[in-house]
Amino acid sequence: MAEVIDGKAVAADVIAKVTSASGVLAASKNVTPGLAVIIVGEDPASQVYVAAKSRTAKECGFNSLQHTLPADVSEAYLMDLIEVLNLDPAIHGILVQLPLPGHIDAGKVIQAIAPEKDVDGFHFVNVGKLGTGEVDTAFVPCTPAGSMLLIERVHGKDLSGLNAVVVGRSNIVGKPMANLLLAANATVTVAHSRTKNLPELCRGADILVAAVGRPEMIRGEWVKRGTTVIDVGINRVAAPEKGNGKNRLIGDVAYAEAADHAGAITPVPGGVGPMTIALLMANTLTSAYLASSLPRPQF
Ligand SMILES: Nc1nc2c(c(=O)[nH]1)N[C@@H](CN(C=O)c1ccc(C(=O)N[C@@H](CCC(=O)O)C(=O)O)cc1)CN2
Repeated sequence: MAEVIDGKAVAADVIAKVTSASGVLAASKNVTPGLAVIIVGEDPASQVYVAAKSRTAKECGFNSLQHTLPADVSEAYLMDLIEVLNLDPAIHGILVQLPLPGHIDAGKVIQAIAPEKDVDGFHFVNVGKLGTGEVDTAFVPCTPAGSMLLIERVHGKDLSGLNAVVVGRSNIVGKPMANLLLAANATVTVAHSRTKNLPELCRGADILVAAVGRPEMIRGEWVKRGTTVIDVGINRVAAPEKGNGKNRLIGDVAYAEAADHAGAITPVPGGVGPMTIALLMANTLTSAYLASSLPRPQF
């Protein structure tokens, strides 16, 4: 049976380090990290995530400002707000919760954020740094950065000689994840919906990252004995056993089957999800350190 990788515990560890480093910044430079979170509309899952971000930011000793905008807000209004936040020296991190309503061009909005405040790591400057191996000077997207810390707990920092398969090629997870694994010397394959012989490909993985957004798509027999399985999927499905209208979260991996084969596996919930929030705090703190001419803290 696989070791269960406790994302909640590792996230708590990161948050404790961020809180302590935030105290050092306040004492030495009289600076409080400022995080601005923008949410557009009333998507229930986004509301849960944004509330968790604001709550955790406060726990870390940050100033947390939430901008809640109506679903029909204009793109121009959002762009103006980002410009104001870009110019505000008390704000070190700006985050626009995704997804955005269809009438807003998310790409354009993300590129309007100043790269040095882009704590989501989605701006072309940060994407380019990561893609060219400049990991130490980039803001790295929070979910893949958190997943790497979980992988590090199992394999250490150097993944030389290990085959990693990333299933999914999104800009938020799949592509940055592949770049991080490459930067750690893994041999990386990125698979997606058009990939042939996916089960066979997955069976070659020492590290298997599932980020497809399809509930339980990765089956137990796709997992080689001893593989480390990182499940990034968060899928809400009906749970009639819990009562009428209730639901539950499941990953992109069929957990019980995969746990029989894997060496280590992340659960859903309680695996990668909490790491996303923790790494957002780490990125915001890093931004505040850099703005105060201090070296990047390490996590
Ligand atoms: N601007 C961004 N938008 C979105 C991102 C992102 O990184 N930046 N990622 C996702 C959602 N997300 C953060 O925003 C996120 C998802 C899940 C969790 C989490 O802690 N999940 C828990 C379960 C929580 C629940 O009950 O729903 C877990 O897996 O244990 C945190 C953040 C899309 N948008």
